Amino acid sequence: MSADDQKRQAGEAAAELVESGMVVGLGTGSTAAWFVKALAVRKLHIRGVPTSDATANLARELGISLAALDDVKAVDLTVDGADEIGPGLSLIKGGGAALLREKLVWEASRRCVVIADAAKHVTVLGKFPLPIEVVRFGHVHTGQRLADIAAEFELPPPRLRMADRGVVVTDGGNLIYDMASGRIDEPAGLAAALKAVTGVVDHGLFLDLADEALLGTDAGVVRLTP
Ligand SMILES: O=C(CO)[C@H](O)[C@H](O)COP(=O)(O)O
Repeated sequence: MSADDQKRQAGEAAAELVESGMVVGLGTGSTAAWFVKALAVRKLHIRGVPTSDATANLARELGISLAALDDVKAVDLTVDGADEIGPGLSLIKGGGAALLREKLVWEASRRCVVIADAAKHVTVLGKFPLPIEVVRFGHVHTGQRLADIAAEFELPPPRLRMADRGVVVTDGGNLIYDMASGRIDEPAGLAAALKAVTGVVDHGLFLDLADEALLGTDAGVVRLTP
């Protein structure tokens, strides 16, 4: 089975968790897109809170009613993908540069379900470079401070994320630095150090946020809890 089939399986299983009347956080990325498509097929009366402009556009095209995060008191259930799922359902997210809106929606949610293909499940976080969202003003200086932190954790300096058409800009108008590490042995310590840097808006370490994971595997969907 291809990784995309596994993503689809996980997305479809997550769509079954949704009930009419819910406010649902809609994640970003290819796995979350499978969830949004499966949710649309169910034609439930829900309101979706999108975590990116791309997801908002997809949901709108599929006829899902949308609400802004500030238009709802709380989100009943958020379903989103991840770049890595590590011990205790610690996550790296932000490969799609949507980590800030994703984290805001996750933190406003009563229940968070992460969906992924089997290869995303790892024993140690860090093979996937950790995305860090920074404000544009003075970002070269912020990048230097990030390099200092990386050195403390014996990691190489983070790199500004570029795409074919130039620097990657998030939906919020910020930039992304990616910290390649190989392994993150102290995710909580690194998360705190990154968050303390002026100019850092947030980072892609999602710790103690996921309530469960639905992994698409060749043997079917496997449910994991912290
Ligand atoms: O965090 C994300 C976007 O910011 C995505 O959920 C993550 O990158 C996984 O993407 P995909 O489902 O396409 O593998």
